[in-house]
Amino acid sequence: MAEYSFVLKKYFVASHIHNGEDIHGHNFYCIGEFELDKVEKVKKEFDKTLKLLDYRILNEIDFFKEKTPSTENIALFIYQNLKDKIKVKKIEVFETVNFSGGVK
Ligand SMILES: Nc1nc2c(c(=O)[nH]1)N=C([C@H](O)[C@H](O)COP(=O)(O)OP(=O)(O)OP(=O)(O)O)CN2
Repeated sequence: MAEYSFVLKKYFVASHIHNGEDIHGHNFYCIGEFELDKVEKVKKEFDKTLKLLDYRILNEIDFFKEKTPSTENIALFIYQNLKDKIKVKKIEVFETVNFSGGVK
């Protein structure tokens, strides 16, 4: 049976230390897929969550003191921040055009 969903996409800028590399920044790109809901409400919550990461050194955020700020853990942070407010199907975070990690 067909299932409706919709997708939001947004950039955020942040730096991180992970994978044995020195601190470096990225224009991260996040794609969120959501179950049908009021689009304005989902946009508001998605923007609010990504603002928690924008212009931050990710390793300084409490969540990333326990988990390295890899793409899949950044996606997990976004997912966990949203899941009690809106119905999230999938979060994918791109670090470069060729590489992303996600959760669903
Ligand atoms: N479990 C994870 N492992 C790795 C992650 C990650 O997010 N989770 N990330 C990386 C790299 O930072 C990521 O692969 C980007 O690598 P980079 O060489 O900077 O960029 P590209 O892959 O786009 O470059 P190519 O030239 O296409 O290889 C590693 N491990």
